[in-house]
Amino acid sequence: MSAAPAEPAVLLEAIHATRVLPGVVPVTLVEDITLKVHPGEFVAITGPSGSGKSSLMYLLGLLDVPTSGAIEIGGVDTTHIDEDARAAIRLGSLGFVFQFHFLLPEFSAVDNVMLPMRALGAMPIARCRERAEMLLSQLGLEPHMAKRPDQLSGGQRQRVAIARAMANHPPVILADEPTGNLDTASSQQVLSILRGLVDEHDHSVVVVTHDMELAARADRRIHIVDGRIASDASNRREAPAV
Ligand SMILES: Nc1ncnc2c1ncn2[C@@H]1O[C@H](COP(=O)(O)OP(=O)(O)OP(=O)(O)O)[C@@H](O)[C@H]1O
Repeated sequence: MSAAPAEPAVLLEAIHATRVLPGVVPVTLVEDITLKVHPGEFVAITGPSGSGKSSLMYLLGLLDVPTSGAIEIGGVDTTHIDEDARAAIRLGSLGFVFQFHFLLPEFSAVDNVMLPMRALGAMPIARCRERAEMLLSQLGLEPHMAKRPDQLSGGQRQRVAIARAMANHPPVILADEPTGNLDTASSQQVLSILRGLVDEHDHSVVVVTHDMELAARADRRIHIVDGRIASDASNRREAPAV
């Protein structure tokens, strides 16, 4: 007798997650969000402005905590743990790319990419530097490693931010409008790199975007309306049965 196929592993999961900002008039940012991100998935989160996409990203990235429901990373509930424990999970399991790169202005590209590795403290500094240089080279930034962010173009800065997100080889990389601030050519390049993170580098990627081309290149698209999931559908065409 053959066993039932195993459920694919889940890297990141929101379970009925709701976030309400308290106040005289409470504001519901997202409501009853349930989703799973599996290994090797590229998920796009789309929706109108103000629908709650960034709020959801903050919850998935453990930068905010749901008022009810839970966020699990690798099967571990992150909702009822202290901030230090959440920060440790963030550092080891998640990488972040934002619309505005948030690189440290006084640090070179290579020093910026080394930061998460040095914070994790798992490797000697020389190995951190070696890995940072390797990641920057892979992203076509070999000639720019010693430059500070203000000496780089927008697209180059975003590639440094992607290298930094990859630094600790987190299973999941979260990107919030990563092409929002870029010209078409740089957007295309960042889009291809994000796709490559999934296809060639073994990361799962969740990206908030208004960019329909980016959303179309994802494996799956989750559409948010008024803080709730309106649809969650695969972009992949199933192979026809033979
Ligand atoms: N600190 C806050 N106080 C009050 N309302 C807030 C706060 N933060 C977010 N909101 C509201 O919550 C809703 C969701 O915001 P969010 O930034 O998550 O939307 P979004 O889909 O990412 O928008 P955009 O595409 O414009 O970036 C919006 O209506 C926003 O005005």
